[in-house]
Amino acid sequence: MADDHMPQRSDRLGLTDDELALHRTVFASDALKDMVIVLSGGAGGIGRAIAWLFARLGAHLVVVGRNQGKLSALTSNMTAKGLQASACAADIRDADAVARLFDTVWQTHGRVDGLINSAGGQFPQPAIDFSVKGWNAVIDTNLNGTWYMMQTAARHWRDNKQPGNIVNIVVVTTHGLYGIAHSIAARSGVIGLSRSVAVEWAPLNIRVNCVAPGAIETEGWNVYAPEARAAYPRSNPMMRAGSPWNVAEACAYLASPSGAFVTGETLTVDGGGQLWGETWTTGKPAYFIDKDT
Ligand SMILES: CCCCCCCCC/C=C/C(=O)SCCNC(=O)CCNC(=O)[C@H](O)C(C)(C)COP(=O)(O)OP(=O)(O)OC[C@H]1O[C@@H](n2cnc3c(N)ncnc32)[C@H](O)[C@@H]1OP(=O)(O)O
Ligand SMILES: NC(=O)C1=CN([C@@H]2O[C@H](COP(=O)(O)OP(=O)(O)OC[C@H]3O[C@@H](n4cnc5c(N)ncnc54)[C@H](OP(=O)(O)O)[C@@H]3O)[C@@H](O)[C@H]2O)C=CC1
Repeated sequence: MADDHMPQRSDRLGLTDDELALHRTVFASDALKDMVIVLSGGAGGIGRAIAWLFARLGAHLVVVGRNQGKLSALTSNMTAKGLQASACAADIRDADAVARLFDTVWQTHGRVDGLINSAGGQFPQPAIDFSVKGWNAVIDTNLNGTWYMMQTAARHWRDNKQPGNIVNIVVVTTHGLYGIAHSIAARSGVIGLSRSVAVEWAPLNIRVNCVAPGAIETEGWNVYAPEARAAYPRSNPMMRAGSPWNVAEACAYLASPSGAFVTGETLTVDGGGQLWGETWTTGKPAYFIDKDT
């Protein structure tokens, strides 16, 4: 089977629910049977791919985001296909709302087996121009919000003597992504946190990993200028954007028994972008443009 390719379209970004309902997968249809998975950012471009894949593998998906309408539209489409999904609106930056979210899920299902943190984002701006409010908005969303979700999930697993599994979606922090330094700082924090608690929480039978996507075409790209977006597919040696499905299957690998001996790891899904290529979300400064080539 050839690698999948994103259909070339100019009118929209990412994959539709109809496409996600049918997308081929290498995973067995019962790989996540009866697992209850909490998925933040579940109605986003990458989140929806994770939601569909995981539900098609037998899990019940609890999708989380701030916009109830987007969540309900997704879960209606999923349940119409016979899949198990429910929606819970919450702002991950609100620690009390996160606590209520997990209380509700445990009361409803009596268990949670996995947490995928896909909620996140940033705006492109040269770091020298960040306002205090802008900096805090990105750190609060991507570092603090992710941490509230991780810690709350872990406390329930500890208190219920249940094993657990966390996958945090981050960005590539090591090379090649510029104009979003606030997000690189926040995601580096999440990667460090994950490595640290992977050890602290191993005695609780909780695994903690990250997935670092490269350029993955989703509607999240709409916050970037058209010229920046046009360059993203050329930011890696494969010279194309990845699909949300590539990220979803990486998450399935880590969240299912296939990842049973993997913890504290960051799995990079970027077409080799961390080795070759660069992404300037704010446009490449003239200083770096070699006029002789
Ligand atoms: C090798 C690897 C290859 C890798 C190649 C990868 C390429 C792609 C890179 C990554 C892609 C993705 O992640 S795409 C998917 C992610 N999705 C997104 O990023 C979209 C979501 N973004 C957001 O929602 C926002 O940016 C975020 C700040 C995070 C949260 O929003 P909030 O609603 O809390 O915040 P807002 O109220 O909008 O804004 C709060 C303040 O933030 C500042 N602010 C917000 N937007 C701003 C803007 N455009 N320019 C300046 N400042 C801004 C202002 O100070 C705002 O205050 P006021 O002045 O008072 O308003
Ligand atoms: N697409 C790409 O190229 C890349 C993406 N990533 C990262 O992957 C993750 C998913 O990206 P993608 O799906 O493309 O982005 P989207 O913007 O499509 O989805 C992000 C989702 O996060 C939710 N969200 C944002 N803030 C909050 C909050 N405070 N509380 C709860 N939910 C929130 C949003 O839902 P709502 O608005 O309803 O709250 C939205 O559905 C993000 O962390 C992103 O930065 C990393 C590298 C590359």
